[in-house]
Amino acid sequence: MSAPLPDPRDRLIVALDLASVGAAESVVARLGDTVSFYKIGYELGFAGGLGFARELIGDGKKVFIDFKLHDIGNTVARGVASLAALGASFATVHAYPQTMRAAMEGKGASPLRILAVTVLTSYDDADLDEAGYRGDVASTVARRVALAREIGIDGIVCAPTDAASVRAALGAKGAIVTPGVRPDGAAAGDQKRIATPFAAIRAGADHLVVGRPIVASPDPAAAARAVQAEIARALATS
Ligand SMILES: O=C(O)c1cc(=O)[nH]c(=O)n1[C@@H]1O[C@H](COP(=O)(O)O)[C@@H](O)[C@H]1O
Repeated sequence: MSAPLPDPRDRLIVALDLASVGAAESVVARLGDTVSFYKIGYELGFAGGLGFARELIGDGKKVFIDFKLHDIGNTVARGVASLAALGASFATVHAYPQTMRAAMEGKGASPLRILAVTVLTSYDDADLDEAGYRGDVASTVARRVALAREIGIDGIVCAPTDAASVRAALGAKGAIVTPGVRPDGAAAGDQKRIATPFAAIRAGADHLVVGRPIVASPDPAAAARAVQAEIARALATS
């Protein structure tokens, strides 16, 4: 059976990569009802962001905690249990078998969905080679998705340029979440494997993670609405 389709508004996840809770509160206030799903990673998480996550959840928003866990199984399972108790909707782990198994065990019966990060969107073949991996990006992503599927992971984080092959390998069950999304003309920054919101959805992504093109925009709400309009256009032509 395939996973239920996400609510259209939940397809855009805004990465609150900001240095303080005050800065995050101000962006969230400007985005208002436009955005329903937020991601909190290292920068905000290590600056009081977990308390802010609780507030967002209390206000009816969905929260993705992105700490990309990778440690011994016991530590991962217990960390994930704490994220489940927080009420997070998504959490990331690196796509190593012990780590993925521990995370799936740690979430217990909670609705938290565990996403396995395959190969970071800032990596290309040369970066993997430099880090000592034998395979290129495509073969490493394929291997990790196969392992994740075997373990029964809830979802995959991958580049939008990998989404079509990931969907084919993952099957219909399992969410595909793609960062590395750049509207036409937006600066890539440190991202190497990117696509537009339209292309990412057409390639099979369920959720798009967008940070700087929205939070660093002079008008974050207009930037978010533009991404949502592209998502809607891509869904209408799928
Ligand atoms: O797990 C993630 O969300 C993630 C995985 C990945 O491969 N690449 C990636 O960029 N991300 C996150 O997605 C967000 C992208 O932000 P922008 O590049 O500003 O849109 C950041 O918060 C990253 O931490």
